[in-house]
Amino acid sequence: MSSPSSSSSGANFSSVPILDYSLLETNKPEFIAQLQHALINVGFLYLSNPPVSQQDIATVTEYIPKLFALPQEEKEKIRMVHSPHFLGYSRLGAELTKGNIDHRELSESFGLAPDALNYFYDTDEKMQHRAKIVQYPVVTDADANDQGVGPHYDAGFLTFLLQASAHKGLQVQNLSGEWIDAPPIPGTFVVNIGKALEFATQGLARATSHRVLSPRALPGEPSLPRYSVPFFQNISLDVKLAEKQLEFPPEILKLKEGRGEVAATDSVNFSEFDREPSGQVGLIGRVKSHPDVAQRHYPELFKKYFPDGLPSAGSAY
Ligand SMILES: O=C(O)CCC(=O)C(=O)O
Ligand SMILES: [Fe+2]
Repeated sequence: MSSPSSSSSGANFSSVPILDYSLLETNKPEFIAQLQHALINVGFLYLSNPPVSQQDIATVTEYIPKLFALPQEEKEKIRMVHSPHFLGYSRLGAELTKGNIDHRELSESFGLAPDALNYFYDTDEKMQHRAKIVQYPVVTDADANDQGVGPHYDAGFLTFLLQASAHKGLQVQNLSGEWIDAPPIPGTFVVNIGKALEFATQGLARATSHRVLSPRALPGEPSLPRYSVPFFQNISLDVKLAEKQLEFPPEILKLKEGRGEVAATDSVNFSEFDREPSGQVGLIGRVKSHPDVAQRHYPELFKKYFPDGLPSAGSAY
C-alpha cells in the first residue's frame, strides 16, 4: 500500500496501517497478523470495509453540520453543565450513550481465548460506552493556537472514530515522539486503543498519545469546520485493572519486547487505572476535562483537582 497510509516495517511507525475488514472472510490469519502489528506497535489503525453501511455513514456525515448550525439557544438547552452524568452539549460537542461491541478478533490476535476479555464487561445496561459529535471551528487568526484537542490518551478499551469531514488534523505520536498525520480516508473508521486495554494487557496493546489540530483559514482552502464522531468503548465500572492479570503465550510477549520503549510522549492522563476502579478513573477524567460541570455536581472532587478554582482553559491535563 502506498504512503501516507501504509504501515511501516519497524516498530516505530511513520504512518497508521489500514486493515481491510473483509480480509476476515478471505484470509483470517493475515488479518490477525496485521491486527497484531497495529495493536502492539502502533495503537492505531484504519478499518476499511467496516461492517457499517456506507449509506449510514454518508447520512450521519451530512447531518452533523446541520446539528451544529442549530440556533445557539437550542444547544444551550441541552448544555452538559445541567447533567451530573457529563452528558450534553459543551463547547466542543455533545455526548450520547451507545451499545456494545463484539471483541472476539481482538482476543484472538493476542493468543487469548475468544471469551478472555469477558471479565471486563458487565450487562449491557450497566456499560457506559460513550459517543460524542465534535466540531472544530476554523482558526482564522494566523497567530492563534490551533489546538483542537491537546495530546491525550483515551480511557477505555477501544475508540472507533469517524472523521466526518475532509480535513486532516488528527495526529498520532510514534515511539520517538514524532507527530504522524492520520488524515481522513473515506469509508474507513479509525480505531485506537485506550489506557484500560493497555493496562489489562500489561502494555502489550499500546494506548497511543494523539491530538487534533484545528483547521486553519488558508488561502485557497475551504473555510469549513472539521467534524468527527468518536465512540468510546469502555469497560465495566467495577473492574480494578490492578487485580486482573491476563496470561499471554510467550511468543506473544516476545512481540512486546521487540517493540522497544516509548521514548517520548506528551500525554499523561488516566494513570489512575493502577489503583482505582474503572468507573472512578472515568469520573476523574470527566472532572478534569469539564471542570464547570464538576464544580456544580461533584464539588468535593472539583476542589481536589482544582484547588485554585475554575481554570481559564478547559482541562487539568
Ligand atoms: O476528533 C478526533 O479526530 C479525535 C478526538 C479525540 O481524540 C477524542 O475526543 O478523544
Ligand atoms: Fe482521543
